[in-house]
Amino acid sequence: MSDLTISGLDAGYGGHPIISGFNLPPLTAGEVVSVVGPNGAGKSTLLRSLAGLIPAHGSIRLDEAELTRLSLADRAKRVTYMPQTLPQGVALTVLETVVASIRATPLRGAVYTDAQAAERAYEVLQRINAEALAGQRLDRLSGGQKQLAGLAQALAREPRLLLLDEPTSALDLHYQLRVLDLAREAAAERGMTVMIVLHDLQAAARVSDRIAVMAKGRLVAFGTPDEAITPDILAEVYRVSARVQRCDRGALQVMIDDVLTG
Ligand SMILES: Nc1ncnc2c1ncn2[C@@H]1O[C@H](COP(=O)(O)OP(=O)(O)OP(=O)(O)O)[C@@H](O)[C@H]1O
Repeated sequence: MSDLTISGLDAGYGGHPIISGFNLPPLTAGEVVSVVGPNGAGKSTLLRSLAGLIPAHGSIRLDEAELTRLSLADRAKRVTYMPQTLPQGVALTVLETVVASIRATPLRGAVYTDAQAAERAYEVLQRINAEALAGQRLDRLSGGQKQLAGLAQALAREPRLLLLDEPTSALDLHYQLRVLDLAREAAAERGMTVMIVLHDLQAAARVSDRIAVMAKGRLVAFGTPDEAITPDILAEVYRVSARVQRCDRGALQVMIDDVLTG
């Protein structure tokens, strides 16, 4: 059974197309897919269009539902988008924002007492080693701490499709790896499909079952990390001369030799 299928997707801003006729082979529940590509390739636009945050035409099928035909409220029950930057000026504690996320999750949120929702929110924070942030105000956190809080809010909703837009850009090395490992765990244990925009190709290879490489609003390559991250594709998309190899522990490594000019 195919769980997420995107076909003929057009999306853009103010009538100006950024993505057009975009197709992605079917993704299955439990799968982690990274979306990589140069600045301005349309990665965030793709995620925003899947989340219903910008107008889009075409087909986005998630399980049996055609997302483009659902109301935003029904779509939000299935899809959660974590943006690159969280809203400013939220004077709530991190725990309160995670509780609000749980409350906004139908089925589960509605049946919890206040104490149960707070307990569940604390568990989610513990899961990402961020329980120390529980009592801190969101608007007083560092950039990386805000990202962790945003991730906790997103995980707490337990969506079918979780869209993470550069979720590790402000995180230190430990939390980058931790957050990506958590995304994998969440996908496997809860049967979510997770799409993550990343710039770090080695991190993308580590976390992903498959990688989508985008450039200029198009899908340039899609496949396992070994299929999608090749010297030819890196030269075409990023204009760099690179070597790609597996280290003796199996991790994919990308070595950049030169920037291609001309
Ligand atoms: N709100 C907006 N209004 C108008 N154009 C936009 C808007 N957001 C993005 N764009 C344009 O859409 C194109 C794709 O942007 P997008 O943010 O999707 O790229 P990206 O691949 O996520 O880039 P980056 O890696 O730099 O975050 C760019 O040309 C950008 O200028």
